[in-house]
Amino acid sequence: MSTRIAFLKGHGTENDFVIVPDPENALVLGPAAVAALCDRRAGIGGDGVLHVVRSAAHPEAASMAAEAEWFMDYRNGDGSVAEMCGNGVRVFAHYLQHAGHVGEGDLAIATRAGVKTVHIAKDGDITVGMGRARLPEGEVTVSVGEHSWPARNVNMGNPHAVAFVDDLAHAGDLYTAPPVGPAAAYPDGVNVEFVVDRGPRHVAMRVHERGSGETRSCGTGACAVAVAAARRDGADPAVTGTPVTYTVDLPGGRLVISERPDGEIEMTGPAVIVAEGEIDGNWLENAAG
Ligand SMILES: N[C@@H](CCC[C@H](N)C(=O)O)C(=O)O
Repeated sequence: MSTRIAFLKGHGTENDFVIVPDPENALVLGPAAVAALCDRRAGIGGDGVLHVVRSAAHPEAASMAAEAEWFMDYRNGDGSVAEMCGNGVRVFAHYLQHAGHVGEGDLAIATRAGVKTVHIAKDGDITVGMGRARLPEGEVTVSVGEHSWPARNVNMGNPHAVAFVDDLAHAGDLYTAPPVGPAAAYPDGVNVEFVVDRGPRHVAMRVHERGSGETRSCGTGACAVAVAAARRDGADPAVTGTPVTYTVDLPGGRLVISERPDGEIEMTGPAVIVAEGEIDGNWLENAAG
């Protein structure tokens, strides 16, 4: 008889994930298996996989085990590994609560971008301490068709290029990754954000994610956008000494991003579990080749 592998499906502002609980890291989840799970026609469907592993059981996270019991082994929908996923951390925390591993309040989650502090509020909203943004020097340019824009290089543990545009429709269908130059600025690829203003400290964005294509939301992308908007608006909290908060609207919902004077960024938004079930182990083995 075929083995059955437990899974859940969840999303954070419609950035959707296949959640695979595997506390002892017993599963072999290679790139082809991840891509098969994320396939929206032949698999379960998702922008990525949240592989839920005890930090102590994963070689990339064992050094964080004393600080954070659980490691978010995040993979993009094409099977590639990414350093960090902001919406993923909220959904991961929500899963831990759903499974009875943690309660409301504070917890720490290990990621490839370090340990993230998370607060699960009574109303279900989840706030993640996303760490500090890095702003590498140098001009970058984003292009789509005949349009091209200067963009801000922002690193939130993973790489982003943030372009302020007149109209989100100018980003086109985003079926393919928009060219970003110079290539040397992003040796490992890049997530690209297109941003318009909606009001004072209120923006809207679309995103093309490395390894997943256009998604309905990107948490690290929203943080990168808030930082880029604050610098553009002359609102650097390190200079003014007061936190700066931006509301970021995405196709899949709203995130609130605050940057404190010490540079620490907090992201608040929802997380939802929509289903749970079992994967046919034979199917996954065959699909993964
Ligand atoms: N959707 C995520 C980001 C996932 C990783 C990204 N595609 C990358 O390759 O860096 C988020 O919510 O931050």
